Amino acid sequence: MTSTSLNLKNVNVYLIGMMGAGKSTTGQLLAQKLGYQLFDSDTLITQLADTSINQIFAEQGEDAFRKLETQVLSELSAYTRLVVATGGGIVTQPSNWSHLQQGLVVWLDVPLEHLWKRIQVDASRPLLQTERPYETLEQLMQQRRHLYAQADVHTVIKPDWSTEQVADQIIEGISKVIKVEDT
Ligand SMILES: Nc1ncnc2c1ncn2[C@@H]1O[C@H](COP(=O)(O)OP(=O)(O)O)[C@@H](O)[C@H]1O
Ligand SMILES: O=C(O)C1=C[C@@H](OP(=O)(O)O)[C@@H](O)[C@H](O)C1
Repeated sequence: MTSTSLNLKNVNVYLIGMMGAGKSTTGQLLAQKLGYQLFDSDTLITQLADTSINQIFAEQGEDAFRKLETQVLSELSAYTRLVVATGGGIVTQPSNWSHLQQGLVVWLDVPLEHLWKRIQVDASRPLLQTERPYETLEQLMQQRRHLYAQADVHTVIKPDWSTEQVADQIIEGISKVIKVEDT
């Protein structure tokens, strides 16, 4: 399926969801399928700050990170035809929603156990540097679920789905929302 058959009207697609949900990985393929460009907000933040996400959290704290995240999102929202793989916490800042809602927001909803398996492969995420990282992940998910639920499209991801299947499910979800808007 291409952008012409989807008639996305050039709006940006914002992928939201917990860390490890596959926003960056799926975003790449989704962008290709839509004929869009992919941007990863974490990558842009590291370029802007000229240091790693972990260093920003360690040296400047989470608040400073959130300000950079909002700045990057605000700059991206001036463009069109982007898939934006956001950071898991972007939904926590109410002011970010004014940018997100200019586009289509897609929630990649991955069950906790499955998220945990993926995250353990790369244990570097700063918010999980706690004594009980699984419990921290669970708490973050509980705190954020109602925020992710504000998305236009909710894609519940089965553990055995390939990136291709996830991207196709997102496109199917978007096509339903667009049809509803057109009627
Ligand atoms: N559909 C998938 N099937 C299996 N592994 C996946 C899938 N999507 C992402 N992953 C893996 O999960 C991890 C987290 O993915 P990533 O795209 O970095 O998540 P996010 O950007 O949401 O934090 C990576 O190791 C990635 O290879
Ligand atoms: O959930 C969060 O608050 C965060 C998620 C991370 O992005 P990913 O969702 O891409 O891992 C990154 O922005 C930072 O570590 C904070």
